[in-house]
Amino acid sequence: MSSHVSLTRHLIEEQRAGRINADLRQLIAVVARACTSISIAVGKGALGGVLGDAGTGNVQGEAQKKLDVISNEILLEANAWGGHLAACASEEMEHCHPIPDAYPRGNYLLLFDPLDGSSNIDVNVSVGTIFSVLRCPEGVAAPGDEDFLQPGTAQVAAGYCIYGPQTTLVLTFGHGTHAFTLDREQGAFLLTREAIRIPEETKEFAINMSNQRHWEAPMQDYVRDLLSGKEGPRGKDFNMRWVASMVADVHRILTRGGIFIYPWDRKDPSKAGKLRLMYEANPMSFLVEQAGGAATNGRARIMDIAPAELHQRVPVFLGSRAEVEAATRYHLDHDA
Ligand SMILES: O=P(O)(O)OC[C@H]1O[C@](O)(COP(=O)(O)O)[C@@H](O)[C@@H]1O
Ligand SMILES: [Mg+2]
Ligand SMILES: [Mg+2]
Repeated sequence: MSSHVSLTRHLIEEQRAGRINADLRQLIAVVARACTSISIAVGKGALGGVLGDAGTGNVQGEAQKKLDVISNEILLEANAWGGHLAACASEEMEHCHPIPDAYPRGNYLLLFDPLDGSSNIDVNVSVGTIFSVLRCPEGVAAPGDEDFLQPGTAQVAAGYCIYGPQTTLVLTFGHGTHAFTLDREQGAFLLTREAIRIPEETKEFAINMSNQRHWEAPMQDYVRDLLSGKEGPRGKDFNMRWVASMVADVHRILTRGGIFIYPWDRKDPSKAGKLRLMYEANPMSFLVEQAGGAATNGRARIMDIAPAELHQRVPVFLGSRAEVEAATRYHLDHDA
């Protein structure tokens, strides 16, 4: 018998403490079950015939992997019957998907990136599911995309599930960030890290350096100063990591600190950034802030951004508080 508290028990305790209601508890339990199914599908790899391209594209013009499509279907199917949702929205669907009239409908909106880090699927490197929960605005019977356009501060829950050497679900309801590891024999998520704290300072940064020539001036200055190490203005040597799965990079930061950056760049100036605000940046920002870290778009807090579109993109700077503040300062000083 494990001494770890199960996710089920943790959710019941959160409800008893008045921090969540029964609907939100059951919604998260459904999402966790869907993540367990996705973890099984990911784990089958070549044996399950799930690797490779689906041969289709999503609304962002990105080629979909088979597992992007499978994960999206698992999440949709699991949540259709839950009775706690009014609608879902996903990276893989152009518009939101209201719960059909024939099914029980609830008061929450769920957004997800069903499989983050798709480029890593076929090479057996960690990928994950990212999700965000909002309230459906009052009086809305059939939600549309516009009902999802709420700032990150309106999130009632956020989390991700990373499918790596371990499958780990990381969750917040706005009262700290907690991690639950999947016990594969029991099929249950067990609490393995409570009230995670990200170290305030760091010597590790995560960025795709191949884009350097496309960055704006303050980004160039900031990274140049990191790379100049002990002899430079920052006075310390920095190490670098880049998994190219946001879930894996953020998981490392929640484990030992660091800064993750996906800045705006000139490759496609019409795009505000690469990462999506509603189902990547906002949920990760909520988790990171709840662990004592910070998240900005280089200039302002991500969770304060008023979204204009479901698939809106945003530059992302998140992680150890002092380092995110330093990177943000380079941009603000440059603007001034
Ligand atoms: O290949 P790049 O440009 O370094 O991008 C890596 C980034 O793209 C993403 O894979 C985007 O996520 P998707 O796989 O969900 O499209 C992030 O996880 C990651 O941080
Ligand atoms: Mg993603
Ligand atoms: Mg994805």
